[in-house]
Amino acid sequence: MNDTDCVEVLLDVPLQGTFSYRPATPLPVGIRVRVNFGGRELCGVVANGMSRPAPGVKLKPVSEAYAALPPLPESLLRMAAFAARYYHHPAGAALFTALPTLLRQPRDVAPPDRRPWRLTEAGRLAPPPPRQRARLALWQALERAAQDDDALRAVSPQALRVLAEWAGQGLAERFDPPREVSAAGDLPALTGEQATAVDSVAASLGRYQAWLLQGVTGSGKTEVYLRLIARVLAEGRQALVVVPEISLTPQLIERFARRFAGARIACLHSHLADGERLEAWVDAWQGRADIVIGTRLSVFTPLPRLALIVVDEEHDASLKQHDGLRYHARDLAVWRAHDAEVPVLLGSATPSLESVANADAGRYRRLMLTRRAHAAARLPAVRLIDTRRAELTDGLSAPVVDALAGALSRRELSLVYINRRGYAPVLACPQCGWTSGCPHCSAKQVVHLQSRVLRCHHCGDAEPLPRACPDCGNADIRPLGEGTQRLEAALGALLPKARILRIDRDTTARKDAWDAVYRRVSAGEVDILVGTQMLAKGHDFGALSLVVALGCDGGLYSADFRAGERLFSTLMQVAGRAGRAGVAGEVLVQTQWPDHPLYQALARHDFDGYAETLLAERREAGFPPAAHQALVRADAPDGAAAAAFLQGLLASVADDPAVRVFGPAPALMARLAGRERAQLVIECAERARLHAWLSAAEPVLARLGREAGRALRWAIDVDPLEL
Ligand SMILES: Nc1ncnc2c1ncn2[C@@H]1O[C@H](COP(=O)(O)OP(=O)(O)OP(=O)(O)O)[C@@H](O)[C@H]1O
Ligand SMILES: [Zn+2]
Repeated sequence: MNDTDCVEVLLDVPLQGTFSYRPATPLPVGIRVRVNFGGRELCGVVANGMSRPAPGVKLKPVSEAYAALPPLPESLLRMAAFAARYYHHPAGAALFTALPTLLRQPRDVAPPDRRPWRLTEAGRLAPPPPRQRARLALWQALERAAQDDDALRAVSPQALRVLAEWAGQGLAERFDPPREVSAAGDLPALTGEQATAVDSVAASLGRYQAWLLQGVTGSGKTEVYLRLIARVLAEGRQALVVVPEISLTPQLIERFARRFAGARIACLHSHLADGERLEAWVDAWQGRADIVIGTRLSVFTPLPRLALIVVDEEHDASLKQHDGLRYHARDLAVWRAHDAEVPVLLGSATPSLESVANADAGRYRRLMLTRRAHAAARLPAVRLIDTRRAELTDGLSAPVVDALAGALSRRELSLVYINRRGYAPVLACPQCGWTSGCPHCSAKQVVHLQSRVLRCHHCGDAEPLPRACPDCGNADIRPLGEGTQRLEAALGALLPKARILRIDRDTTARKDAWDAVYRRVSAGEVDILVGTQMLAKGHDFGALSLVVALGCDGGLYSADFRAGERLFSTLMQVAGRAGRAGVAGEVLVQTQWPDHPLYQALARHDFDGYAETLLAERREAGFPPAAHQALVRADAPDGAAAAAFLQGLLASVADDPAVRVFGPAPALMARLAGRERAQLVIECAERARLHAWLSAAEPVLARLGREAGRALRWAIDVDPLEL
């Protein structure tokens, strides 16, 4: 090797491009290295082959090349490079987002090797002499059958040292035992629609095709995934299943594990310990895992034998990352499927308007499940309760209380949905008009009665519940409106016999909380579930017959143009929890606007009709998916600084008549955790021109950002979901 050769290294730094270093020996693409950058030792990844630096340039050496794991696969580097380009994020930072935490750090790591040991041919022919009793016992154990570390340590405490020695001499080795992967249990006979869906997607295995599986709640979408994955596993290939919520993974994993006895399922989400996550990731990468199930970050998991990608609940906003690399796991899944030449199946009862538009345009192919899978199950009847005419007790109307009492007397499970946790959304003084505003955010502090605090749900700041109005001293201050805690208390008072279980972020913070919920529900220990939209997501509570939705009207007239879409989809999903098994279901919605088209469509279970209405509105207004959108966000303690920064950007980027730029204007949440937030909204009918504008903006942003100093933070958000 010529000592003037160099490699390009990707680093986890907020700077564009790669950095050149001089390696001691030639290095393969994808290998992790340690390098010195600005006086710090950082982990880097070699981005491309050896090249020649410009003459006269002095390069730092690569400090160390890590060898405990093979180089990262090129498919992963390609995907990270695409994400960096598409989301206008530094390439190194994008790649490091895709890696498990332990692989981002400057040290050589590999997960423990848990594969079993066996004797090689040579090993079988070379039994240790009888006087080496421990060695002979080990040899005999392995002669009988392959063994894992624990079993061998039980034979001799020295086992692993001896085996390492034998491995060095070619007498023993670790190996991947062959797996018998077969679908187990009694499989339900597929409905005609399910069978069509399975056959259609199966026919596309081996090439790229995006499928939108639009199936009403309880129509058996998961069964479709399972049948397809069975085919993939039968061919010795791998499947990736992306779900929006950690709370959904245990239920799903259990269902998959029951179906595919013998298959290795790797589970990936952000609640795993670093070591666990590395192990699952490497298992998938090394082809040892057959199925990967995980939240959005799992979309990056390397899979050498990938044959199918499933994105469940593809409409869910938590598939999009809201900081750093602001990627959407669904969109990256589609890109990845294309790159790997495999089909991708996007499933939802209420697809995003983006996916509906893609299906309408023929980019995705649509599969419909219009009926519930259980022969006896029907979609629930929806009743709209006009709260302008009803008297409310703690936010509950008489028909709602009656319906809950009826379900209770029939021993049926009910669900009460309200999308606010805490006791009441605000504390107010009726005398002087004071309300519990958060000092750091443009939001109210929420009353939490049990912990006796006012807490901001945006910045987390809390203070003790005041006994009197801080402004006028009035002792008669009141919680206004209802949250889950208040409903729990009110229902307890109205229906003293009911066993009530509250489910919100406060009650499910513990890791095993969802397990307990399912245990109690299936043991028949719960009559009424009270909770937030957590309850809406894909859960199957079996015998649930009544769903009540409260406090939804805010979504009808919000400044966020997606609020209506989100409300409609949440209500369809919550309503879909009812009547899934044999019991007939009913849904009661309390509203001041019973004639609103959204509620009318809900009552008809008419997703397609209302989606068409919303799409027409978006076309009219030029909003996504009818146009492409990006934000440049800036925040600083001082609002004027954030606005001036964005103004500076506008002044330096050339106008494109096809690109509309709005702002600088305050974000919907104008103040968060003591920082003022401003943004530019950039819209264009052509994606390429939007990206050209952003590409031109990037270097300007980098320069202005340096000039503005540390107090100012900025970010580009492509296809933003929050304004
Ligand atoms: N072909 C079938 N015959 C009988 N029962 C079925 C069939 N397919 C699925 N089921 C059952 O129907 C119920 C709903 O199925 P599943 O959970 O797959 O629906 P889903 O479409 O994913 O629902 P959601 O979108 O509401 O979460 C489950 O209990 C499942 O076991
Ligand atoms: Zn706050």
